[in-house]
Amino acid sequence: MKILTAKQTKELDAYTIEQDAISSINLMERASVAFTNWFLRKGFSQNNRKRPVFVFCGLGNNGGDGLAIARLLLGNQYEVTTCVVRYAETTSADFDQNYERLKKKHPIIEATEETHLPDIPANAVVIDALFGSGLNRTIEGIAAQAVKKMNRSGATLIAVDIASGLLPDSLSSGVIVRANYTISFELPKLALLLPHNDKFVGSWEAVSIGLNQTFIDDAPTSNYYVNTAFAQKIFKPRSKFSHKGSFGHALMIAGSEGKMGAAVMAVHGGLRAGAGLLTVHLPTRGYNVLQTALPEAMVSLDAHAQYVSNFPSIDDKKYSAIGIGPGLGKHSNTLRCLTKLLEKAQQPMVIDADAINLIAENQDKLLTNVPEYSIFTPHPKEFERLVGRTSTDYARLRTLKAFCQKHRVYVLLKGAHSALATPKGEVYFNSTGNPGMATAGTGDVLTGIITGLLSQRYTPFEAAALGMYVHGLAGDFAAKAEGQYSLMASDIINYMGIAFKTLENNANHE
Ligand SMILES: NC(=O)C1=CN([C@@H]2O[C@H](COP(=O)(O)OP(=O)(O)OC[C@H]3O[C@@H](n4cnc5c(N)ncnc54)[C@H](OP(=O)(O)O)[C@@H]3O)[C@@H](O)[C@H]2O)[C@@H](O)CC1
Ligand SMILES: [K+]
Repeated sequence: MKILTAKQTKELDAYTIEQDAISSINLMERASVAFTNWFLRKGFSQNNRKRPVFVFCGLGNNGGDGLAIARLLLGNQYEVTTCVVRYAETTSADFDQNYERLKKKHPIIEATEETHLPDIPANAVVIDALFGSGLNRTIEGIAAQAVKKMNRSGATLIAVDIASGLLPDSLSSGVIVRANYTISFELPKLALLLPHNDKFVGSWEAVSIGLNQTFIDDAPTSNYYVNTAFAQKIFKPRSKFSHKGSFGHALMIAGSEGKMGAAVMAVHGGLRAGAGLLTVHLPTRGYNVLQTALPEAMVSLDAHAQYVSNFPSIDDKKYSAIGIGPGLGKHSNTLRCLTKLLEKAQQPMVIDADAINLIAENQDKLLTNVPEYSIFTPHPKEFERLVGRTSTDYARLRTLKAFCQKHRVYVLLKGAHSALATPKGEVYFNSTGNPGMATAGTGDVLTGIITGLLSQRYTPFEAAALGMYVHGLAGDFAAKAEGQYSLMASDIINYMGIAFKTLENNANHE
């Protein structure tokens, strides 16, 4: 799914009106119906009674949506209070039409100063329709006072299209509605996916309003959202004529004294992702634990007991994928080993954890030898070690894209919406996953999954994107069954089968 800019969305809006024989006011009605349907599905009742609804409207089309939504909710027997916040003189044409339609059946509060703003009880549901994608500067005056009043109310806040004050695709400042829910029209907006905006976005959904698909397909963008349909396209169901040789042979180099569990997690992830064969290379002291935990894996033992100091021959292209990093440690001999491996390796590798840290600490020597199209899987701290500190989410995105373009690698930056950047400078945001997954070992599992997929001849992009999606989906299934609180990395592994099965089932239906 594409993520478009506010400017492109405006063009898309106009194109749809022109090409699809729909008037602007009817498109606004479609958007308002889509929002209201979502609202009605949620219900928002308390003790079997509908909660009071307060709608705050601006003067443009976002405000117009608010007025239409107020009318639709009145029709559904909600008790609605509507307030138009008069921060300027001019109004949009579709705002005017919806204003007239609502005014016929319902009093509208006009707020030009703070005392006009209605008091909001804490059990209310507030619909924020002050500003949408047309916001282009900091909110001030009466509109700012309305935002502050909404934020102070303790009520449930729902943003129409986007929280007022939040710019759709650049850094925001000033007062911003702290929405509990955001209902974005048609496509997600970049701002919804960035960690620092979490408190303004809440949980969000994109609802379709039937905007022109041809325009969307042709629109240039470098930002994408990896949803189910996207993962589905990448996923390759197995043929009945396949055998274990068809799914490649992965090599995982991992583990050090005290961190052998990370190797176990990574190997387990790789096997569950369907690697035909998987050899783990680890220090001798990890042998018993690995073979006891995972008899399905083959083991290549290091020359050293406590850390990795060498690696098996990769000359004959025996391994269809190589992953390195989980629990690796940073011993000087491990560094020497990694240096040699990078010199020798001819194929894209999956590089995680201490392998990233070692590369970050020795960039001049190591970075140029990383094979093209390799996949780094850092968490934000590891990424910072690699590229330095950035002050905002937008600056971090720019740095992420530039790093991938410069070094011709993929970077999967882990987080709430993990971001996979490509050598072309594109970013793919993940749709799956939950806060319960921010716990020990989940990253090792992800590295294993991606290595396992890479070994089966998925391209590096496909392996990283599908791996990221499936990892999050398995985590979501685990959280649904067991809750987020005590979720562990091994729960993710346990639900990987179900996660793949959902992709498989859907693929069979197509
Ligand atoms: N996309 C679609 O297909 C559909 C979109 N729809 C809806 O339309 C919404 C976009 O509407 P919109 O373009 O009228 O802009 P909106 O956000 O209402 O702002 C109004 C005006 O306020 C101004 N302004 C800006 N910042 C300001 C500030 N800080 N303080 C004061 N004024 C400020 C600025 O005008 P300016 O003053 O710059 O001339 C701006 O034009 C969109 O979010 C969605 O809800 C659906 O109805 C149908 C399908
Ligand atoms: K809004």
